[in-house]
Amino acid sequence: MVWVKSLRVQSPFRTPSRLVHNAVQQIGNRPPSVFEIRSSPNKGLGVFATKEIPRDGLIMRDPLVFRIEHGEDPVQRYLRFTMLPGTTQRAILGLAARQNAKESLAVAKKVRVALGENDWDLVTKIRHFLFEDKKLADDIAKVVHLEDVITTNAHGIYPDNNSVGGLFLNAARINHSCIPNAEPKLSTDDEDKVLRANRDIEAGEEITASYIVHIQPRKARQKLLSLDGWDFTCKCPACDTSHPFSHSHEQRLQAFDRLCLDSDMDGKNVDLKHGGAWSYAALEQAADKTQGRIELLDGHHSLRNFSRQLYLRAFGIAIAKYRMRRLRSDLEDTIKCLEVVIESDKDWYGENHIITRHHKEHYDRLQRGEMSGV
Ligand SMILES: C[S@@+](CC[C@H](N)C(=O)[O-])C[C@H]1O[C@@H](n2cnc3c(N)ncnc32)[C@H](O)[C@@H]1O
Repeated sequence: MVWVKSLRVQSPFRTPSRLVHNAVQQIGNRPPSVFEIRSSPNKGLGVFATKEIPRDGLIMRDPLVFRIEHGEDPVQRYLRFTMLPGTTQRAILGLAARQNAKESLAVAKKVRVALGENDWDLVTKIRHFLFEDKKLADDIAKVVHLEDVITTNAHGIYPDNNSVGGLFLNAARINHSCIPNAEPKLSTDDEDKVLRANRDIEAGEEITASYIVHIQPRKARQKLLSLDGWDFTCKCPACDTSHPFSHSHEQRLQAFDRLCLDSDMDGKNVDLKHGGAWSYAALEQAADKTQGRIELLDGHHSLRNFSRQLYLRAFGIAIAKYRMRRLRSDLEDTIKCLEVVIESDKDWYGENHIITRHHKEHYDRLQRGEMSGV
């Protein structure tokens, strides 16, 4: 048993009682009130709305059941997994697993090295303690299965930078769409996965989220979904070229891409605060292009969230313009952009986060007509 203790020291649960509590809560929960999990054509299981959910409405608050640590090898991870309650282990192993034989084989090789070739002592201990001395091949298959489940289902944890991600039993059933109707809320004080609607959702509709940065044309998205470990062909309306919606959405994303390539400010390290080497006319042009990009994103519910960075950019450009000419209209633009940025700060980080507070201070100073420190 000594080795188990030392393994715990190497890779402890940060809050074991909470994780166990979460898992028990999850398993013993009443049926969720706004969604159900059922079959989704061509995609295995999926999550469906059982009643209307308004835009911004809460879809789920799903507890973390297993944390994925940085730098942990698959065997260590499996050992930690076996310390979860049996019901949670079974629920996790029942999640969808990757079908990519090549990748599974690569993991199996890694596991074999960890189990067999480097440390015979560890093999013996694992076989006796965890696997009741079954064949090594069985042991490897179990570890590989867990890795496959993790690759297919893990979600990011915000704002935790120490973990790679985590498993959430309900959120794991959410299928991908390049035009998702749900988004994770990032500013949670705890580790629950909180999802909410980014548009009104009707009863019976499938709830989808995006597994990738979907603000790119179809070809680029499909490459990510097929090669980036996801290994599936996306069947969402934006990817299905026979769907009437697919063409207009593709045009929007291509127009966005073109404006990015066109934008004079991109890729150059411009000190916007002081206008850098930019003339007022060049700043005006950059402001127009940024505005064009914002309009393209704000025009679709699934892209709106990406416009935050552009509002920040527009804010920087407006300030640079104001510094040059002190025009009231530029100051008004600055204030308008900052209002949007602060609203999204609250969403992303929360009301009291240092970034939200920092932007609010700027805002108050600008309202008072003070430019120092802005
Ligand atoms: C996190 S799981 C989602 C839940 C899964 N459908 C299930 O049955 O548990 C991810 C897997 O679902 C399938 N999937 C998700 N979104 C899809 C999509 N847009 N098109 C096709 N398959 C999809 C893929 O097999 C993918 O590896």
